[in-house]
Amino acid sequence: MSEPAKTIEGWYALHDLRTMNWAAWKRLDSEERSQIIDEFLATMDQWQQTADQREGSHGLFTIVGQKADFMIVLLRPTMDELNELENEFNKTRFAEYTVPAYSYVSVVELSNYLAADKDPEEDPEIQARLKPALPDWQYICFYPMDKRREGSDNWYMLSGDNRRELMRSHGMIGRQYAGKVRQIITGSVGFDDWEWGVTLFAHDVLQFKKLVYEMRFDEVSARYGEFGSFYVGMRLPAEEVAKFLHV
Ligand code: VOV
Repeated sequence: MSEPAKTIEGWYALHDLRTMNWAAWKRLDSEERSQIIDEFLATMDQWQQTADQREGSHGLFTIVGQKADFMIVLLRPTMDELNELENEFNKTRFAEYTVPAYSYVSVVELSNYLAADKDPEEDPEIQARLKPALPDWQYICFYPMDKRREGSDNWYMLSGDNRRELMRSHGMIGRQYAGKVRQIITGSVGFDDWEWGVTLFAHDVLQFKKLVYEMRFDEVSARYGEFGSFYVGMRLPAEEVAKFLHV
């Protein structure tokens, strides 16, 4: 058996993708719509209070294309809190006008492929990566992925040294995108249908394509990467929610 990589985990993540039922939303009178918007903004305000206390992070994004209209990303120290927030949101009147499109449950994960022998509990940089404040960069890209387990292309049968070498090359490509693309890798083995969630942030949406394309030529992705659906979109700050929902 090859030695499993050691992982350390941080905050739990829920990616909640919804489609708007615009027809039903339009049937409301404008006063009712604005009450519902205020109620949703109050919910976002609570999320913000948690973020201000560094006890979680969240983001709201509009999604381009027909897969969804918006995505809520929530990070919390426990999965229980995520479930509570999800249930709370589902009970709001706003949620009645949304249709679930996709969701993803995972936990922020760092592996020891490239790690020095730092104590993760003591290292502020590692702590910040395990409990990340979502960057307020304009664009987001989210997709789930697996490492292949097929015939001779089985990631999980490779030796630790072999995997470490491949991950080094992966990290080198990623590093060239410093300042352009930020990544949050969340592990989801045992939690959801794929093994990882990949959440990327950029100032320029084109950098997602550049990075993901470049990685396709790198062995970790070329030989071992399998990918789910891609969701791309942009930040929807609280100040712009009313405009987004204006009909
Ligand atoms: C934005 C750039 C970027 C950078 C700098 C970067 C670096 C790194 C490092 C240093 C490490 C290993 C240590 C750790 O931190 O865990 C990883 C780990 C990982 N990555 Fe990565 N990755 C990036 C970006 C990046 C992308 C765009 C993807 C998607 C792949 C693609 O083809 O679409 C990805 C995937 C992953 C995964 C699934 C893992 C976990 C693999 C495992 O088997 O455990 N990643 N990654």
